[in-house]
Amino acid sequence: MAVSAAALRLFPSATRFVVLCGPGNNGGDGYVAAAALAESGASLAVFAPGDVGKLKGDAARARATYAGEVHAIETYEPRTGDVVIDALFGAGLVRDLPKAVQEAISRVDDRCLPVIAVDLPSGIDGRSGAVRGASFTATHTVTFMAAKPGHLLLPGRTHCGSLEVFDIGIPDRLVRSRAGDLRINTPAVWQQHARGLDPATHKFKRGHLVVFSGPQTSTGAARLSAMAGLNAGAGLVTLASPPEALAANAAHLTAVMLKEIGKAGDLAEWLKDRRLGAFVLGPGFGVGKKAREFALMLCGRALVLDADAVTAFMERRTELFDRIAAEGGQVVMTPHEGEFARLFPEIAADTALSKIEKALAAAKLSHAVILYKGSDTVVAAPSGRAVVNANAPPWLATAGSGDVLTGIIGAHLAQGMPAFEAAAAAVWRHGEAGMRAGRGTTAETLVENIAPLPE
Ligand SMILES: NC(=O)C1=CN([C@@H]2O[C@H](COP(=O)(O)OP(=O)(O)OC[C@H]3O[C@@H](n4cnc5c(N)ncnc54)[C@H](O)[C@@H]3O)[C@@H](O)[C@H]2O)[C@@H](O)CC1
Ligand SMILES: Nc1ncnc2c1ncn2[C@@H]1O[C@H](COP(=O)(O)OP(=O)(O)O)[C@@H](O)[C@H]1O
Ligand SMILES: [K+]
Repeated sequence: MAVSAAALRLFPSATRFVVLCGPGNNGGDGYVAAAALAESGASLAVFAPGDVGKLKGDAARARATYAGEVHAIETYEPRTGDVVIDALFGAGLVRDLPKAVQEAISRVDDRCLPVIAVDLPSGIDGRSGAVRGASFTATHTVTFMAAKPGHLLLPGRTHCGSLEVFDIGIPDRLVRSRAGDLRINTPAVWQQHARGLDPATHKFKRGHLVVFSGPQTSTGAARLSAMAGLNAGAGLVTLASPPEALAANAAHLTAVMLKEIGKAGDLAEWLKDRRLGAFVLGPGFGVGKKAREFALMLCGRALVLDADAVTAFMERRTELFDRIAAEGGQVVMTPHEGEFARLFPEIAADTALSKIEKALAAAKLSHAVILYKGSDTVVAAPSGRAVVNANAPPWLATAGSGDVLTGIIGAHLAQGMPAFEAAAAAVWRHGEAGMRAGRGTTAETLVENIAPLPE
């Protein structure tokens, strides 16, 4: 009923609704939608692959509700004015689409006909978002009870069009038990950790964030993180700079403080100050021994390892992972696809795993919260919790945007948020900042558009 209502609402001037019904319950949904459309008086045709007489159970019962004829899918000739309702395969898809279905998709694509997908565009794997052989690209998708990973993960998301989640009455406790520890990244996931400001607060209570600067010619990335950290709500931010970069940094900083930290010895001394609440290491820092030394010294604190600090452990990851496990700090790592493949090559190469499963495997192995970036960013914790983000506009793909994200995570950690919530909330705020900043955004305008944490 929801599918037929969407079809009539979205395409009131369709000359014909073409319902394509598959061999299982997704096809069953299609027959029910076809019966409803027929009752509404719409012009209609139904096509199916294989032998409709072989339908079983619910799907056979659903077939019986539609009184009209069912034609072989091979005979479907798309016409201008057709609106296709794709009820071929949904949650039960287990291998590449059959040839007759792939050919029908290609005929519909050639005519650029609008498609409404039932549950998932046929061909999209609901668990991973992968395309199995071919897939419809829908204008609108009607799914039931909850969005599935394949609606959010790439490339699935780009095939769904607008997504409608329709409540068909399955009790929430059952939906939740199936979802396990996986959620869409919304404020509900982390809001209880986003406390409002106490009138009696002071800057140290709001958290002191430290960002490490790179050498003289690569200081900008760390400054972006530092500015983002301050705008995101850290009470104080200090840029820790090697001596040769002090002048370059000083020339560009006002509210952010500057401290000379050259060697590991300087850092060890400074770390005695327990008010230093959180640390960001990596943006523009340089890949090498110093990055590893500093990272290992910080594993017991609240720490974001980004960019160069992730790459620096490419061939020595065990040292890092063991230290994180031993020291038990709040550690977040923020790899993009390239960095992820450098640190977790065997996980990245496993094509059977979805992006969510990859992030979870990496979190387990590293004992850190993994924020696996992209337009479908996944945040995963060693405990098995994960969120998929869905509010990031594509113009976040701009140089320095990741450095801004890192700074926001740092601010959350400095304020005492646990690593998983700090990372998830930061990804969400980064997406919101991108929306506020608009299409032409640069990393600088992104920083200016970080809105207060919703309370
Ligand atoms: N409680 C439920 O299970 C509900 C299911 N519903 C619908 O039922 C769908 C799932 O139904 P099914 O589990 O029957 O699965 P599908 O209808 O998605 O697939 C049907 C069957 O096709 C076969 N198949 C899978 N991949 C194939 C391929 N590449 N080539 C040829 N055959 C293939 C499999 O045996 C599979 O069971 C959902 O997507 C949704 O549309 C909804 O009606 C809501 C309630
Ligand atoms: N197409 C996209 N849609 C939405 N967000 C994106 C897209 N591409 C990249 N991003 C986001 O932009 C940021 C880029 O970070 P990163 O790759 O580290 O770049 P940089 O090193 O230049 O800062 C990440 O948060 C990533 O999730
Ligand atoms: K479908």
